[in-house]
Amino acid sequence: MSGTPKIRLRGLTKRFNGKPVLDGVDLDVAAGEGMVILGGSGSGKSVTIKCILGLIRPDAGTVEIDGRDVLSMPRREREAVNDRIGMLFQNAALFDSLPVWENVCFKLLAQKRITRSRARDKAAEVLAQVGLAPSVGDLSPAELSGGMQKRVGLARAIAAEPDIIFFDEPTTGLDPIMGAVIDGLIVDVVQRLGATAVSITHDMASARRIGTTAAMLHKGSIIWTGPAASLGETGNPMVDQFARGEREGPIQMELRR
Ligand SMILES: Nc1ncnc2c1ncn2[C@@H]1O[C@H](COP(=O)(O)OP(=O)(O)OP(=O)(O)O)[C@@H](O)[C@H]1O
Repeated sequence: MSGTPKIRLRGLTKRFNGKPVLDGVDLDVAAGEGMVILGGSGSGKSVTIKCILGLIRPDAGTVEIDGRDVLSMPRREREAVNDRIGMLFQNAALFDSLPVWENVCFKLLAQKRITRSRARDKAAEVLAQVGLAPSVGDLSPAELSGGMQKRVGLARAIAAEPDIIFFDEPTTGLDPIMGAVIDGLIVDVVQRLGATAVSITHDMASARRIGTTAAMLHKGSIIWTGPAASLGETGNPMVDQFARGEREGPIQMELRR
């Protein structure tokens, strides 16, 4: 990797109740890369992302964003870093009490970076980027289908034009066609912003579509990184078993022990 990575994790360690979840995670994400983190349920994918976002403090290790150690930063500086980060949550996590347009511009409004009337226009602009009509802005999230909620969640993730975006299982709960549509939108918006994307997914078709690079988390560390397009044919028996969803293989054998 040439130049400073956008995100650099070194020796990230986290235990919960004495049980190691992260046990020395090393990972570099280059600027503009689409990194997909794979791993079994409970392998620590969300904990890794939460450590990067500052929602969980690791027991040891470093998190650098643009070459700066974000764990030792004063709170204000850390908040400024987080202002450059967008997040699409698994269940879209929209506020039902607010119309769609306020959801989309929630962060900009909360930080008083935009007036309410400008926010309505901004929301319409961003909704258009995810294929939604301006009239959707006046609906309540409860009135939307799952696919539309994901689009609104995506619009909210990009409204502040972040340079890093996290996607937590973006296609979970969607039919395969809608999943492909959301993936296509993700690729479009990430490219338009020139952003760095980090995604968690169990959906291998989605991983190949939205990822340029994939990393597999297993037993607390990254055991493989490589091109997302090679998933299933990486030559690493654990990664290939996982990507192909095969019952038999080295991972199953470890679980039986
Ligand atoms: N705040 C917490 N307190 C205690 N244990 C936690 C906490 N957060 C996560 N864990 C534990 O850490 C482990 C990893 O959780 P994590 O949510 O990162 O898994 P994951 O890889 O994202 O799984 P999934 O694919 O099922 O979402 C789990 O055993 C979980 O119970």
